[in-house]
Amino acid sequence: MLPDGVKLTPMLEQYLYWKERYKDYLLFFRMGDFYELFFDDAKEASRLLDIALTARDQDRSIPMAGVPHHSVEQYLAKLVEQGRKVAICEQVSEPDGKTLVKRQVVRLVTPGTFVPSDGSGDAYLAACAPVGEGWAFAVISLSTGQFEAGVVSTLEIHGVLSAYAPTEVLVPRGKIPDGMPWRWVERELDLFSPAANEVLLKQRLGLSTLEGLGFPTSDPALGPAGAVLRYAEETQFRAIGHLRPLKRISLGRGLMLDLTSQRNLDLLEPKGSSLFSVLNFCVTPLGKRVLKEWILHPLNDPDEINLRLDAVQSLVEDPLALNAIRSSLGAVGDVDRAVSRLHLGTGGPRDAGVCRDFLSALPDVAACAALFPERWRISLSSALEELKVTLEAALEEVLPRDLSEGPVIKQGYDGELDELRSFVDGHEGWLSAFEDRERERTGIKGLKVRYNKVFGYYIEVSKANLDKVPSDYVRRQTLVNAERFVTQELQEFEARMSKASMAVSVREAHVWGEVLSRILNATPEIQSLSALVGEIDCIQSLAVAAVERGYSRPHVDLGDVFHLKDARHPVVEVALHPEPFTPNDMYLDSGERRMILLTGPNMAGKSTYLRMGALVAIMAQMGSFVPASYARIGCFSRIYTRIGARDDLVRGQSTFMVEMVETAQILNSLGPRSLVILDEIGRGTSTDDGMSIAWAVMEYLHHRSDVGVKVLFATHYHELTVLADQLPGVSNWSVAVEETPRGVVFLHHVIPRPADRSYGVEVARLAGLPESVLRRSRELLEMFEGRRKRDVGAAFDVAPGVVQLSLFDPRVDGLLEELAACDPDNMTPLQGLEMIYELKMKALDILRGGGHKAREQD
Ligand SMILES: Nc1ncnc2c1ncn2[C@@H]1O[C@H](COP(=O)(O)OP(=O)(O)OP(=O)(O)O)[C@@H](O)[C@H]1O
Repeated sequence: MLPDGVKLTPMLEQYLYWKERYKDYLLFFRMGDFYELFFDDAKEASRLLDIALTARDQDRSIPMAGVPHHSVEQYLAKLVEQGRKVAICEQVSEPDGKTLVKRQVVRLVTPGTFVPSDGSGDAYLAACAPVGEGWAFAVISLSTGQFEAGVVSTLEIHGVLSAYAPTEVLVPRGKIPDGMPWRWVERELDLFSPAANEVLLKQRLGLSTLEGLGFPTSDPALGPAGAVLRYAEETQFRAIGHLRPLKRISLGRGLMLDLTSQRNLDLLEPKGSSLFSVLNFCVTPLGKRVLKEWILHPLNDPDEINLRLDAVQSLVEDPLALNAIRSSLGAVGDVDRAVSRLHLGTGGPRDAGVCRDFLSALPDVAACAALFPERWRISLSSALEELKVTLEAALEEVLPRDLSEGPVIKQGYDGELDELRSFVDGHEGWLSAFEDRERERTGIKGLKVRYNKVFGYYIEVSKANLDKVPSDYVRRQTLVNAERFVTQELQEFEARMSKASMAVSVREAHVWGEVLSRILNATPEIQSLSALVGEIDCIQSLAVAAVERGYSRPHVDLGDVFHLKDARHPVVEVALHPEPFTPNDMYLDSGERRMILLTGPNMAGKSTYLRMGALVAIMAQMGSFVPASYARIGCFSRIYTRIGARDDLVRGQSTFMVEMVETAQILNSLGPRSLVILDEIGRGTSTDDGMSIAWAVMEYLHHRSDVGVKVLFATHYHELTVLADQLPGVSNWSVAVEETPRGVVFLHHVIPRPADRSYGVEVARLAGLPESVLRRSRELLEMFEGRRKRDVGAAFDVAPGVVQLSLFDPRVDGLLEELAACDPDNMTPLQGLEMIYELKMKALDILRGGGHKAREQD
């Protein structure tokens, strides 16, 4: 609705026409050199972008805000970062000063499809749809053309999507799953049809069948794959020419890390103190992208991992080769993004230059990579070789972003263009001869012939010389100190010039178009080489990290053992430098030592130790050397983490709720070969509740030996150390402290025995709490500890030495006995059914914990 009093001009009508069609979008309406926004869009953009809010009319009834077209990309980036979508409405006819310029929406910018021009972050667009018991999903990155799809169980879909952290997720209308934090876009169900999308995908990928890619006919994954592709095409208003072949993602391949773990372990963030920052010695943006990918998606196949380790090792052992490879990569820019931008129509000559520099650098990179295993050998096909020669011959050394800011095509590449250019250049000579001639004819020494955009060519004469101006001079403009004139000869020259310059532009655009289409045609080949170069860069980065930081090669296998000697936390070690990091050992297997219960005072280094375990495993499985003197790693398939206490205020969840939701997710989705890291479970509630939950979680995990879970469990409830006596797979470890007359000293050294007490009050002393408060705390602590010891002892007195399940509830045994005693042969079907109902009710009762108290009181 328009605000009252707004007069509808044709331009506003045109604006409203497009706004009506793109209601959910901020409409960027091109007006000359600006994109303007009106009404509520203007108010919102002014707030989100911190730009001035003005008005289109004198009554100020039409709010307006605008951004210059040449810097629009940076404003778009800000808006998508804040979750907004933008429709770009361009002028599609030349302004003639008489009729209204035609305008049309030509591009939609959304969080999942935006490709920033500055090389920052790659966005993923995802789609998922329920199929049977599970979910089909797909992801696409418009920055790189990466395109993947698969089918997973309901429990796994969150984890799978987390690994990509998509900025937008498409889902059939009404099917948004509970508890997932993505930015959802609901779409009609038929857009997710595998059969219809299979046809689309075959057509776009240029294949007659998708089976070769691992997708049989009507594979459910094709539903979301088609949905993301369609959405990408709709937003770009064109086919996605740089799409890579669809890749099947199946779980079990690789080490899965969900979003919580990515964050808890500081894998990519915060900048400057993450695993990425510690390992990043990449020279190219391609390498950085691969490094991020390897960190987030480590492998779990020892052969694959060892192949990467072999490559890293070859460089660690050969510093000269390492240097050579780094300098050969120096000229490589972000060719993936350049190719994407050229395909999406947002690129220009500078992007073509990035492709040229990439191809030119390849022979050197290839020579350096010759010492790597076969997989990373580079060879240029003759077609690419030709393209390289063409680009080197055709493109200027330094290239503008836009063709109109030329020159783009080098002298000597195209005969016709050279001829037209020499004509223009020759005329410039004509201009200075004309100036000399006119000076002589008029006797005005200071006469100048100049050009500006508004008046074209003119002759400028100062006021003092006006009496010498000949009669054939026609006055065009009067300035304070001078006047400007034209002559017929000059006007004729101008007409010739503009024709010739136009001819140069047309020819240059034509030649550029040819060069561009050759790059576009070579896209698949460029992309597969860029993937290789990215990996080579990532490998050299891992080699530099290994050398600089003193890492060693891990032994990676499919065994049961996770054994580290003298291990360090890779990030804390760097942060502490030059202070030393105290190395520690760690040992886990899937038998008697499958759970480490780590106790110790606050600040002792428990969290650091736990995270260190996970990080070393991730590093090893991504193919990196590790910060330890020895590491044997039986590959993990999943790492789960529940670390630290934080509120999720946005979703209205308390610290404790977040903690329990994360714990529930872990317990409900445990898979084989898992490493579970639990730091301070139950911290966010009362001590009794917290300890009971922590206890029960430990027991539960202990019983899941079926899936080979290894657990690192840190707690400051040192009372839990008695669990090691009850559960054979649990071993007690603690972080040593030294008590000195002046208080505790943290040794950061992990030792294989339990902590004797929690030292919380001593830590409070270090923090500077007043002595009187500390004294009183000690008194109270003694009282509480005495009580708790009695209570915990009593908990075990209930059922000493009983089978493990009865630790949960002795009624389970009763249920089993009842079941064993029944005699189905002598029951009627109705009796049998009744009995099943009865057993079911009892089982439900036990699982829900109901009636427990009543029975105990009996
Ligand atoms: N092995 C180590 N060598 C040197 N310094 C360490 C080591 N481990 C931890 N630290 C230092 O001790 C600090 C506290 O460690 P951490 O947070 O792991 O303790 P915590 O026992 O988990 O504490 P809390 O129970 O309060 O969470 C770290 O920030 C780090 O600076």
